[in-house]
Order: sequence, then structure tokens, then C-alpha cells
Amino acid sequence: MTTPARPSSSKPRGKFRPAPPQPDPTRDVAFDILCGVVEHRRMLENSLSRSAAAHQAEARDRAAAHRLAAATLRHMGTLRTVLEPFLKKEPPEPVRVALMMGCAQLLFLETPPHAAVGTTVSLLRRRKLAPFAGLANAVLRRVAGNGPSVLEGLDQPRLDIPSWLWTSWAGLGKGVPRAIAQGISHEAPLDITLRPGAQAPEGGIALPNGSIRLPAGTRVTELIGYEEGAFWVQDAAATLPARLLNVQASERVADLCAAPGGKTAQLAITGAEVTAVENNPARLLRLKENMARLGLDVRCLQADASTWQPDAPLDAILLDAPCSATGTARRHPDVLWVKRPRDLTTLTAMQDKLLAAARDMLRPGGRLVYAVCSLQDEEGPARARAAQAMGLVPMPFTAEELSFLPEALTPEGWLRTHPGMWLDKGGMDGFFAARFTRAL
Ligand SMILES: C[S@@+](CC[C@H](N)C(=O)[O-])C[C@H]1O[C@@H](n2cnc3c(N)ncnc32)[C@H](O)[C@@H]1O
Repeated sequence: MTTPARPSSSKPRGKFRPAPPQPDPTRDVAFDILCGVVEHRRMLENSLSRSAAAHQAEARDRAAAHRLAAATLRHMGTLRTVLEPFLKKEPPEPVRVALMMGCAQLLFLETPPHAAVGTTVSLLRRRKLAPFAGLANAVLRRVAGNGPSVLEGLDQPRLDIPSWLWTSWAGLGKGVPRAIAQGISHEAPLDITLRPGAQAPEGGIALPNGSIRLPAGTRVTELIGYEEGAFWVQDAAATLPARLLNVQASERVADLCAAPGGKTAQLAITGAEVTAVENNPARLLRLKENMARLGLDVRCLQADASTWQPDAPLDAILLDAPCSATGTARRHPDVLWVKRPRDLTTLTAMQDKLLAAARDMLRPGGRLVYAVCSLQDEEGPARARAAQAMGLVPMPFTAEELSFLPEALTPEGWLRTHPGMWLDKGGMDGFFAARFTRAL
């Protein structure tokens, strides 16, 4: 982050004019991202692409902004609560955003107090919110003066998860919402999947599923072997659905909803004939780039998977359906504050449409794995039951298949992971998966 400006002091008198605020691309971009999430319920990536500051910023500043915004989002409930006693009346939302960002730097990012306070004051002045600069100065100085004691007695995991999500996760088991909140409370490590025979980059730790875990903040493109296609980025939990499809080299396989292609790569590396279907042109491009970097021969198609039809019935299908993505909140904490219960209605309707389409693409005896990176019952178990009602026959996962993660096997033979699993190793994303076959 750039050098702090001096905190604004008392009111200007006479001919004195305050110095122009210092440029600070990191905080400008972080502020834009956070306002997008908080005021407009816009996903972080979407806000980033709309931010004029982000377009002008260097990659290093954008990355720092991303980290600052993510830390603020991860602790947003706590930050709101901490600020409350210091505010006599409700400030406009952008001012509160700037205060939360300043407060996150003080309490969670070890930014020196003079920098956290000074840069917040400067930010407000740059953003035509100068009348609130004095308030920010006073409030943040008081928070800094109190130090970590402002967090004492706060139930941070509970505060940092919106109530509707906390309640919805109660069905996952006693203590699970709290464990999930713990998993989300810190930056996620970087997981990669190695090509068979490739060497793990230095500093990586092998996880029980075979993924290699590197410290949070590792820049993947700078790792030896990236350009050569020795590995791809994929959370440990995200490797499981494709693995559980048990694809053989001789099979004809479709990956429906494929970009950016982590699971496509897993399927293609078996030697199977893989068609990857993706409806978003920009994401299709990323998928193609990834397959080219990995040197994998995959037919990549732009099509709507709910209407696309293969030339002949398929042996195996992976349907990694679009979903609320609440299971990825470790990496995308904006999900927590952007998604609403009503989003699930549209998503589950699309998931059913895709399931019915996938069923019709399968040959009798063929296999289908349905997966979502969601923690919501509506998108997981409820869809597995809907698939059964559509005539798909359950093919439960077995204890042997999940011997390295027995806690993820449900009594129904489904897969359920969540960010509270492997907490001692750095957690994992939340996935649901179920396997079916088409009756002979
Ligand atoms: C959960 S992501 C897939 C992640 C991917 N399977 C992987 O492992 O890298 C869902 C993807 O489905 C795409 N998508 C959404 N609706 C679709 C549809 N009707 N047909 C094809 N692709 C779709 C989205 O653009 C998005 O890229």
C-alpha cells in the first residue's frame, strides 16, 4: 500500500487551505469495490471492472486493493458493530464504507494507525466527502487508541455471517455454521492440481486428496511450471466431483458449464474424449486459454448446456451447475453480502433444467455427477431429490472413494464439503455433489 497522507487536523482558518489529497490507487480501488458490494450488491469482480480507478491502477495496486476489500468484507459484521458506539448518527453509506475499510486496516491488517487514519481522511477528501473527514479522523483515532480491546466480547464468527446464511447452515450439523465462519475468516491458501508426474512447486504441501497447497497470497503465474502447464489452480474440494465421475480413457464425456476449466482438465487428462460446454464467451476464452496452456485436447463449445445436444449419447457427464457459490466465500467474501434468499429461486429452476437436459444426453448405464459450490440445501440435497424424481437413478459415493475425507460422505451417499473442514490445514471450499446413472 502507498505511503500514508497526514491526518487532517482541525478546521482550516483564514487563508489556510488543506494540501490536496495524496493519490492512493489501492484505497481508491478498494473503496469502489466495497461501495459496489455494499450499496449496489454487485459482485467484487463486477465492481472492479466498473471502477475507473481500477482501470488506471497498476496490477500490484489492484491486487492490494482486492486484498483490502476482501479483508473488510470478511469482517464486515464485526466492523459495523465496532464502529457503532463511536457514531452519534448514521453516516451516509459511502462514509461508513470508508470507516470500515480504515477500521479493517487498524484491527486486522496491522496497518500503522497514522496510515490507516490519514489515508481514510484523504480518501474522503478525494471522493468529495470532505465534510466527513473530521468525523473519520476522530472515530478512527479513537478505535486505534482502544486497540484490539474493541473486539473483546464480540462473537465475531456470528457477526460476520448474515443471519439468513447462518440459519440456513444449521441443517449441516451442530457447530457447523461456526466452523464455516472460522474457515471464511482468513484468506484462503492457493491450491493447485498437478499433472500426473509433474513436480510440486517449492513450498507446497501435499493434501490427503493429492492437491498441493501453497500459502495465501502466492502468485500462481510466478510459480515454476505454470507456463509449461505443469498444474492448474483448483481448490482441494473442487477436485472431488470430477474425480468421483471415474472417467475412463475410452469414454465420451461432456463437461457442462465448464469455464474456467479446472474440472475439464481433470476429465481430459484421463485420455477421454471431452466436450466442454460454456455459454459465456469471455469465460469460454479463458477455458480455451487454460486448455492450451495445459496442452489438453478438448472440444470447447459456446452453447447453452440446457439445450445443447451431443451427436450421440454420452458415457459420462459432469454438470457443475451455476449456483449461489456460497461455498466459495473463503475466496469470494463478497458472496456473503451480495446473495439473497430470493436468488435461489432462479438458480434452482436453472439447475433443474440443466439436470433434465443432462439426463437426456446420457446413454443407458451412463453416469452423471451433479455438483454445486453452494452450501445451500435448495441447490444441493433438494436438487439431488429432484434429479431422482426426474428418473435418474442414484449411484451413491462409497467410503472407499472418500477414504481421505470420510466426513464429507453423507448417509445418502452424497458429497458435502464446507469451509470448516480441514481447518487445521487451511480449510476447503464448500461443495455438494451427487452421482446418478440412467436406467438400462
Ligand atoms: C460453477 S462455474 C463452473 C466451474 C468449472 N466447472 C470449473 O471447474 O472450472 C459455472 C459455469 O457455468 C456457466 N454457465 C452458466 N449457465 C450456463 C448454461 N446454461 N450453459 C452453459 N454454461 C453455463 C457459467 O458461465 C460458469 O462459467
